Amino acid sequence: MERDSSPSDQFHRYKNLIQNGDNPDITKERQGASFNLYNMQCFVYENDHKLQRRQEILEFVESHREFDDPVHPHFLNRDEQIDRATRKCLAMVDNLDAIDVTDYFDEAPLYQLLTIGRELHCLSLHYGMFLPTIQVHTEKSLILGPFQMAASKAILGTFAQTELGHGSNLSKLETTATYDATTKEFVIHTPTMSAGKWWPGGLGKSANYAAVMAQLYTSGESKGPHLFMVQLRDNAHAPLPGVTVGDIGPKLGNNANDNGFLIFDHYRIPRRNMFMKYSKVEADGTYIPPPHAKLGFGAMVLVRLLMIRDQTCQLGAAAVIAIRYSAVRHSAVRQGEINEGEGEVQILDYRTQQYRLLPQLARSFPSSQRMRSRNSTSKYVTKQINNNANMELLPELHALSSGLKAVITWEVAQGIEQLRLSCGGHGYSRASAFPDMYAYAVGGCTYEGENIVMLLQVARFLMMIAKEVRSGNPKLAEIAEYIAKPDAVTARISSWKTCSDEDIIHDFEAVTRKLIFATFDRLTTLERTMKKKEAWNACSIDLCKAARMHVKTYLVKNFLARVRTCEDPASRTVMHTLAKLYAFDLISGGGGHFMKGGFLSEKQFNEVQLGIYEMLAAIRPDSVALADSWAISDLELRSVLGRRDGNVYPALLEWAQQSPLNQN
Ligand SMILES: CCC/C=C/C(=O)SCCNC(=O)CCNC(=O)[C@H](O)C(C)(C)COP(=O)([O-])OP(=O)([O-])OC[C@H]1O[C@@H](n2cnc3c(N)ncnc32)[C@H](O)[C@@H]1OP(=O)([O-])[O-]
Ligand SMILES: Cc1cc2nc3c(=O)[nH]c(=O)nc-3n(C[C@H](O)[C@H](O)[C@H](O)COP(=O)(O)OP(=O)(O)OC[C@H]3O[C@@H](n4cnc5c(N)ncnc54)[C@H](O)[C@@H]3O)c2cc1C
Repeated sequence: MERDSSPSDQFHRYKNLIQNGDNPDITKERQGASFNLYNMQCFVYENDHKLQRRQEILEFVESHREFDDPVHPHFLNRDEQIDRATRKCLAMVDNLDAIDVTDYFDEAPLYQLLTIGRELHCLSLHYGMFLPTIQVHTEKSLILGPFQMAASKAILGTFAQTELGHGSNLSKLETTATYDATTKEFVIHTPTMSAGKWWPGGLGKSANYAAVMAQLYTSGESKGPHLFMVQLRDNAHAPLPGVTVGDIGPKLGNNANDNGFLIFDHYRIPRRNMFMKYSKVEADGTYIPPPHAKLGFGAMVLVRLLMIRDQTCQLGAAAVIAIRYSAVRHSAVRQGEINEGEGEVQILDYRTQQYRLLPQLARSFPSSQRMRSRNSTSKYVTKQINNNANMELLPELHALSSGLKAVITWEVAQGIEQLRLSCGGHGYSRASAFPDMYAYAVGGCTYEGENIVMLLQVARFLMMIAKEVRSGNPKLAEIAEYIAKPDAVTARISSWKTCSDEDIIHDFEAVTRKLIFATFDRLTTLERTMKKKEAWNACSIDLCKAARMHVKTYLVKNFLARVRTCEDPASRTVMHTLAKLYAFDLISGGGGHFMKGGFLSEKQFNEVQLGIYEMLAAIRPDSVALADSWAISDLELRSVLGRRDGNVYPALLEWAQQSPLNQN
């Protein structure tokens, strides 16, 4: 029997049935917004210049054919993915004039998202950690040479720190760098199997240099982990004698990146290849220690700050996808009708759907905005350290960057998963972009410091503050001043409409303070009968809870403060509700902490819950416009479900057509 038509013909017939122009439901949502979109976008991006730059960069990328994808990247195998990402990467760095390359927080990540997408690639570590390591750790008089070589791609580098046996515990890294004063060289060596470097991005195939973290030995003494610039491959890109290097295989995500392994066999490098800005080994082997023991970890602190912004933008993008899709998707079952007989409803109208979407949208705003000022803090701290070896702010910056990194990457990964679920079956398709987003984001919970390990660093800082406060002679960092305030007995929170920002901040600070001191007291009690480290371990779950709460309080305070700076009244009203939703949702999720000792009464807790439901209803009409306020183009979003015009179904059909299984 003759077939009616090929799958492709049938597909085109369907496609032609679908209207041109934007989906009417999404258009209606936009028309119903209570604020001016442009004003809101200017607030989100701080000024219209940043917004304009986003548009200019988009137009640049769209007008350059070398950034086109002939085949959708989802349908490529790993070799092809790496090939594509490398080709795009080269086109990207050949056109760096399109952006301000010093703008790590906005222009550089946007440019990368537009050109390559949500993937780490062969140059991620080169730009993300190798160049910053050179910048942070090279002596001023020597920086130009390596920096220019790295910046011009004459050398391609990675950051090789983690080993098979140790990642978090840097003091136990096993790779050695032993100084030989007779030849004025360091001998880099992998003494055991577990000392092999494992994970560095771009190491497997691409990099010919690495910043290697190794235990320094000089004059027969161990001096702890230090960084060394090590050439790995020759001009023909073959591994140099004494170096064994390769790819570690496929991972949960980021498969366009060639994460690698690295083994040294008594490999020699010149003395000057040690990064000697802070600590030094003189020609005769004399060791000069750094002004602060942890300055060698500075590049990680910087990258943690960069990650926070990048990850939050992923959550913002995920919220955009899920909200837009929820506006065009209708509930398919009769019992889904809210008012029987009135037909199907947009799934966005279900309160449960709003509860899945809107707290995530709220969560995506504060941390992205806060990071801009953290960037200035990190610049300030670096300047202080460089100019007059002032280390005072270093513990604060370390605690803050570690805490924000841990809390935000976790919330982003959980949030993306929640948003994926909110899109039903289509959320499970790679066409939605959620699987790739999740795989990208959840990696951030592990790399640059495993989250629990990072929270415990914050806890160290908090316990030190608690001790100082108890001693009556506190010297407090700005982020910890609230810990010294007097105790509060009852919560002030009330209806979301009447309670003030001060009431919310008061309650968050009071609860966090209680948690910190309760943990401190438990720790000190345990220390009377246990060794310090055992007591710390026994207390570590509470320590993490206190650290998380401290970071959340910081985020709530800063979200509310940022909203107060919004000059457009209509935008400010909506953002203020979103900030309150963020705070109330945190209270609801952490009810146990808030209600402990009767601080928050049951009546107040009920007001919080009720407030959430009412705020969901209040924000609902603005939700699509709020998603649009992220000003994310379709090229940046890379999601069939989240496309701006809302025409999801023809786009899904079109996307599926590209599956190689449909080619014959
Ligand atoms: C795109 C993907 C790319 C991915 C790349 C990667 O993953 S690359 C690989 C990424 N890998 C990782 O991220 C590995 C994660 N691991 C680490 O960063 C460290 O091993 C550690 C911080 C967990 C512990 O370090 P430790 O055992 O040496 O220290 P300790 O706990 O004994 O504390 C001693 C004191 O030092 C202080 N202090 C510590 N760090 C800093 C700092 N940076 N600044 C300032 N201070 C710092 C700390 O507060 C404490 O002060 P206190 O209380 O005594 O006044
Ligand atoms: C996608 C990706 C890219 C990466 N890129 C790089 C790179 O470019 N360069 C590089 O050097 N590394 C890289 N890494 C490695 C990464 O930095 C490490 O995996 C990370 O630091 C965690 O170390 P680990 O794997 O040894 O975990 P572990 O430290 O073994 O952690 C395992 C578990 O032990 C717990 N734990 C560990 N220590 C403590 C403690 N003191 N107290 C309580 N609990 C503890 C952790 O919480 C965790 O639950 C990458 C990793 C990934 C996933």
